Amino acid sequence: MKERNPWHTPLTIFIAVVVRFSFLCLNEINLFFVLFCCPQYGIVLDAGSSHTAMYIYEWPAEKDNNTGRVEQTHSCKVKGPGISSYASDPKKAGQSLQVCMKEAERFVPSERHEETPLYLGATAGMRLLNIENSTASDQVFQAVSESLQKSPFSFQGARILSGQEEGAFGWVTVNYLDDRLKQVCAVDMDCSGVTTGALDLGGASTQISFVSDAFDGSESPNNSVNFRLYGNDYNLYTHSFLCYGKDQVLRMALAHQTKSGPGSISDPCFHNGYSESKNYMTLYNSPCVSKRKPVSSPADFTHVGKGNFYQCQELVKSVFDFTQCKYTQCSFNGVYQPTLQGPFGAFSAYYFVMNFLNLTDTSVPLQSVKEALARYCSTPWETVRTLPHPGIKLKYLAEYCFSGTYILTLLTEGYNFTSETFSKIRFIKQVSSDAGWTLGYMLNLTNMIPAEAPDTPLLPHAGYVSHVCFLFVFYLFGSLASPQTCLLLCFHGNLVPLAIIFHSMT
Ligand SMILES: O=c1[nH]cnc2c1ncn2[C@@H]1O[C@H](COP(=O)(O)OP(=O)(O)O)[C@@H](O)[C@H]1O
Ligand SMILES: [Ca+2]
Repeated sequence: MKERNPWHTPLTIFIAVVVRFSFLCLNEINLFFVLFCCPQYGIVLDAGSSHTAMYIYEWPAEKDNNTGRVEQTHSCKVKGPGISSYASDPKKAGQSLQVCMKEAERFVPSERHEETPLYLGATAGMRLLNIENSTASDQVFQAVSESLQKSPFSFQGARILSGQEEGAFGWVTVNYLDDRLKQVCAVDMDCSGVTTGALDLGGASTQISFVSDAFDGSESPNNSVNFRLYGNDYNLYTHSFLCYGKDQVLRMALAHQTKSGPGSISDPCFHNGYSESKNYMTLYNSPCVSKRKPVSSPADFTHVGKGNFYQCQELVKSVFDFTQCKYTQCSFNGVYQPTLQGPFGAFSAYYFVMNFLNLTDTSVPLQSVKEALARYCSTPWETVRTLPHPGIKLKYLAEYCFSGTYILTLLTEGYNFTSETFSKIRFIKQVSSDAGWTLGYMLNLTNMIPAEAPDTPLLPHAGYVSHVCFLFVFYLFGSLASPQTCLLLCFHGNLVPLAIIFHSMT
């Protein structure tokens, strides 16, 4: 006769079942917390040529694959100019970040500070400073790094992004926000049609990035970036034009008008009645124009506006070189560009300017957009200046005619958008998070976008609740039925040590 197992008593079975339920509960509570509580954070500082902005991102702390949605929860604009403007006093560049960093300490829960990665990426302003004076650029980085190391976050370094990275991460952001990346693509199917191109206009550089059927990277490998995201391969065309941000193009346009060193210029890109004294040294103090400085000129010149869009357009065209192209086709300055494809999201200064001018509706024909801008440019400065524009700096106000003209000229003459393709552009500021390279940069550095599509989708809330209820009932009835079923259920769970306790019962 089989000897009775001494562990096989109602009390031990009861204890085992209770212990099993406790572990099950802990497991489920853990899953619950992972899904709905205790999010993770990441901080990115965008050190642009005109200013620095800090973005805080938040996402659910998910266990196995990083598929949780990343959202921007807070942003902070650093007071003062971009870090490249502190070349003569680098310490101040570090100090300038402190107010926003203190703000970050309040927005990220203190228990998460230590594990929150903090990145600083600098763009074209620092690229230009690095060309002009690499020692000064190093000193600025030293100062900002020292300042950020003092924060309680996990500082991961400050560096200059290449133009290619800036363009590519802007594209990742736009497509992540549009939810374009997770679309399932059959084997051998071309997924390029389903992504959105990215147009980023900064103060010192501008980027264009898109996926095109006509582009395989062979004609111009420098413009090619390959991604594998969620199981899809993307061959991205991207180019960054240094000096073609709107502030540097304004310098180039002024340099064009002042090349003979006159005491006064009559500028079609500024409103009639506008008149300001400007300094030659300040104007030519940038590698984008420094070589063109007139040999003899007075210290200052008077910048007078005459408000003529069509003449302004001609002036702006003079900053582009359309004479050389060694490829099958080019945008400008001899840079290869494949045929435009797909919808485009235009952000940063594209949005600020077109939004101010009330020209973000691209279903309006391009010709009408130009006519509206021509009317705006011919408005006298006195009228523009005195109209109520709450919170808009006078400097921006004076420049919107120029900036709008530059945007339309860059898009149509530079990138070859036609009346038809212009309607495929969306001017965007935000789609739950700000459009810009920062989100894409952080997604990449935290490995948040897997190369392969996740096997199982994240349980939605309703799915999670029904999962817990089902398991509870299943375990309860199963365990009551027999100790053997209870053992099986232990193996089904992930608690092997508990299964060992049951071993002696069988
Ligand atoms: O409210 C606004 N109106 C017009 N332009 C703006 C406004 N806010 C920012 N900008 C412009 O957007 C551009 C942002 O460029 P950023 O500082 O990112 O330079 P980068 O990307 O070339 O390094 C600058 O030209 C800045 O003047
Ligand atoms: Ca920028």
